[in-house]
Amino acid sequence: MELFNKAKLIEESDKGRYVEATDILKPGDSLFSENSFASIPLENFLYKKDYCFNCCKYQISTEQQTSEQPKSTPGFPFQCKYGCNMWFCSNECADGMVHQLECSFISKFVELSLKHDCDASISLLALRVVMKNKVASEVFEQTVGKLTNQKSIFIQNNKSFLDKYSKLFDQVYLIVKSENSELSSIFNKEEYLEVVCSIFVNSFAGLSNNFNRTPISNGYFYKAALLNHSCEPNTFFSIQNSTLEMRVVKDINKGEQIFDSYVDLLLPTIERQKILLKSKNFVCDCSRCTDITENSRFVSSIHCIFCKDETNYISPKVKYDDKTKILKQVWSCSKLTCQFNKKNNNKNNQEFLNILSDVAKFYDFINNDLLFKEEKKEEGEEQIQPMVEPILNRLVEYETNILSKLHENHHCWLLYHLRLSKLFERFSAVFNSFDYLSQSIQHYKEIARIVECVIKSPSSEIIDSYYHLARVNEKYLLSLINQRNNHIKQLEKQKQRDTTIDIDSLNKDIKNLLKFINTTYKKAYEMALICYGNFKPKTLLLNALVEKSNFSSSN
Ligand SMILES: C[S@@+](CC[C@H](N)C(=O)[O-])C[C@H]1O[C@@H](n2cnc3c(N)ncnc32)[C@H](O)[C@@H]1O
Repeated sequence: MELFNKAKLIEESDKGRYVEATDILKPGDSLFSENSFASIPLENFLYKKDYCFNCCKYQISTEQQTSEQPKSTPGFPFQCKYGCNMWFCSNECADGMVHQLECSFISKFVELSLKHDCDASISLLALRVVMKNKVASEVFEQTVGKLTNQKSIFIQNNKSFLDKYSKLFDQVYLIVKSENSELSSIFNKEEYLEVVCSIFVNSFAGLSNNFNRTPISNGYFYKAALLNHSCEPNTFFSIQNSTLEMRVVKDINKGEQIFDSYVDLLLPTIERQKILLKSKNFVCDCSRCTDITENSRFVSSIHCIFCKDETNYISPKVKYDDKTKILKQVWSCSKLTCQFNKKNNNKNNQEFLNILSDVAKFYDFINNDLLFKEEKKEEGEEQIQPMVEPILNRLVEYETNILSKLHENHHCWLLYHLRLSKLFERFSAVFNSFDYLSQSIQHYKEIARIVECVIKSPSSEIIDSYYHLARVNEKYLLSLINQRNNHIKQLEKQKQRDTTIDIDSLNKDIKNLLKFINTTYKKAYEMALICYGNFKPKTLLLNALVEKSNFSSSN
């Protein structure tokens, strides 16, 4: 039987395996849908009552999907009766043969993963794959067993990663052997480590269905793992529970290679390359990675320090040194005749080096500053009040001293807008402030602009950024309506009928805003139709929001 509809798997001695279209494919076409060989919730969700430990289904109400503050849910009713304390969505998931085999190892793998700095969800997924291979060896051999595991390359390039899992296995094995010698003969270290490597190279993260894009599960899929990566992908995958669907997002001609993306496409080239090299063992040479402006994205570009012209940027080309196994950046100005390109400025120009060091400091600030940490979410006015002024002052400082020197699409700008959109939204709720809400909207607008510039084809990032932009504008709309209603009440009290101009202009603002909300939800919905198809929760929800805002704007 054919593996794919309208595509075929090709194997060449120099290029390895890849998938090619056998027909014309259009955005929105579903390439395939498949169940995972095995899936597991990510570390943070392992013992949670509302995440099924077997199929990764999670309980989330429609209410929660629209709200940014998840409410508590009752959780799944089935807890493991064999001893591991994990939660399951059904009896079928709780009582499966594979779980019975893995159950007594689970707590040991979790505890020792922590000790050996291993990812508990990878170590448990490997355990599950090994156990499933015992009960479904034929399926294993015909599918995921055929995937590349690249263990020898990991030994060569990233041995410390393999050593951690090797030590973890040794310790679990010793404990198990002392408790029950028969169990220890079920699997061996070689087999376990090969599966760990294969999971590293081939597994796919599933994201939550709400608009926070939280990674929640890790799945091991066969067909999807046959696709190569590009930072200009022509497909998009989404995972619901343990099912993955691969959909076309760009026109694909017959004979063209089909690519998905293994990394966060909002990251600059050097960051994407580092991840691909470390976890997938290759250097990406797609058109985005090899062009210094990243095909006009400018995610790493800084204003040229020599050119008078504001439109010239210094951008990096990422190069891989085969001998040292290190990725480095070589910078040049987009204007060929610029002085920056003539001298040895990459190493010696202090102004340029200071900008690079400021950018590094900014990343550090954004990633580590307590002001942005999630724990601060619950605080009320008294706690936030003293924080507002210093936060704003610091941000103005960063904006003038660092960010103003970078292209408006620079990754630092994106992080800046992401943090500030949420921060101002929180301030606006705590202080009931119109001004903070409108500042928050400006940052959400910039996020949507950058995300659309950087990921040029339909993607969950664009869908979600439009959704958030429309959502905060809905909040603003409510405030405007309240303002108008209060105005009307006051006017009626004072019986002043001649000052209706104010109300007219408010009504006009309300109408325009409604139109904007409607078109923004519509854009998100149209992209969701391509990425998720008709019947996925996100598409259905966006459709409902479009209809609601359409109805309101026509009234
Ligand atoms: C999920 S597999 C993809 C299928 C793989 N080509 C195979 O033969 O099984 C991932 C591996 O494929 C190779 N690969 C994927 N995309 C690549 C690309 N753009 N350039 C070079 N190698 C790539 C890398 O070796 C990577 O570790």
